[in-house]
Amino acid sequence: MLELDDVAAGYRGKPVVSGVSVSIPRGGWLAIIGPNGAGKSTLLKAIAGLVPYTGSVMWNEQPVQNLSARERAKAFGYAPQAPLLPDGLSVSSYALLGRTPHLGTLAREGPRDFAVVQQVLSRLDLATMAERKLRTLSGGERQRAVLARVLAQQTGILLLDEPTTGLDIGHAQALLDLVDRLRTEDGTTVVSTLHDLTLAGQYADQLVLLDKGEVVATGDAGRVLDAEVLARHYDARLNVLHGPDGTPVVVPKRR
Ligand SMILES: Nc1ncnc2c1ncn2[C@@H]1O[C@H](COP(=O)(O)OP(=O)(O)OP(=O)(O)O)[C@@H](O)[C@H]1O
Repeated sequence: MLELDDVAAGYRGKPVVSGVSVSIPRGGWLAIIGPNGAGKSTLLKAIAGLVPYTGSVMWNEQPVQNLSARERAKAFGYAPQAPLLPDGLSVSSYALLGRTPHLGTLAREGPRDFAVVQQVLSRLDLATMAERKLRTLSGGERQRAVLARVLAQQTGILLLDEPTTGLDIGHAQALLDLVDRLRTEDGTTVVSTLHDLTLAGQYADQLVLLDKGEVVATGDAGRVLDAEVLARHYDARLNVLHGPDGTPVVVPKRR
C-alpha cells in the first residue's frame, strides 16, 4: 500500500502542489492528470523523494524517508519525462543500470540480470537494437530505453512521468499493456502522469485531477472523466463518449 497524506511539494520553499491525500493498494494504478503546469511531475518527484515535501508518504506502513538508499531504489522505479541520457552507452548497458540496486557491493551483474534485461528489451521491441548507442535512437526508441531501465529495476512501485510521450499508438499500447501485466502478475503498484485522458481511463483504476496544484477531482474514470469537469479545468472544448465496455473516450471538439 502506498499512502499519501496531505502531501505538499514545490521549489525553493514555495509549494506548487498541496493537499494531496490518496491510497493506492498493492497492484493499483493511479493516474495523475491535469493541465500543463498543474503540478503532476512535481507530485511524482515528491513521491520519488526528488523534491522536498511536507505531509507523509508511506510504503507498506513505513515512512519512505526511513528507507535506506538501496531500499528506496528497490522500492521505487522512477522514469522522468525528459531524462538526460548517457549518449555513448548501448541500449542494453543502459538498461542493465536498472539492476544496480539488486547487486551486492562490488558485485558484477550475473546471468539473471542479463536475462531480465533481455526480456524487458524484447517486450519493449528493443531487442534488435540492444547494441545500438543511445544517441542513434529515435525519440520514441529513446523513451522506450528509459522505460527498459526502470522496468529492469523490478521495483514494487513504478513512477512513470508521461511514459507514452513520443510513442506511436501501437508502442504506447504495448508499453501500457506491459506495465498492466506487471501489476496484475507481480503486484507492482503504478503511479503515472498521463496527458492522454482516454488511455488514463483505460489503464488506471484511480485518477487524480490536479489543477493549479490542487486536487479538484478524484476517483475512477467514470467519475473523473466528466465532460464538464474536464472542459472547465483544461479550458478545452470536448465530448466524453463511451466505448463498448463503458470506458470514457475523451474527444476534442473543433469550433
Ligand atoms: N525546478 C523548478 N523550479 C521552479 N519551479 C518549477 C520547477 N519545476 C517546475 N516548476 C513549476 O512548478 C509548476 C508545476 O510544474 P510541473 O512540472 O509539476 O507541472 P506538470 O503538471 O507536470 O506540467 P506539464 O503537463 O506541462 O508537464 C509549474 O508552474 C512549473 O513552472
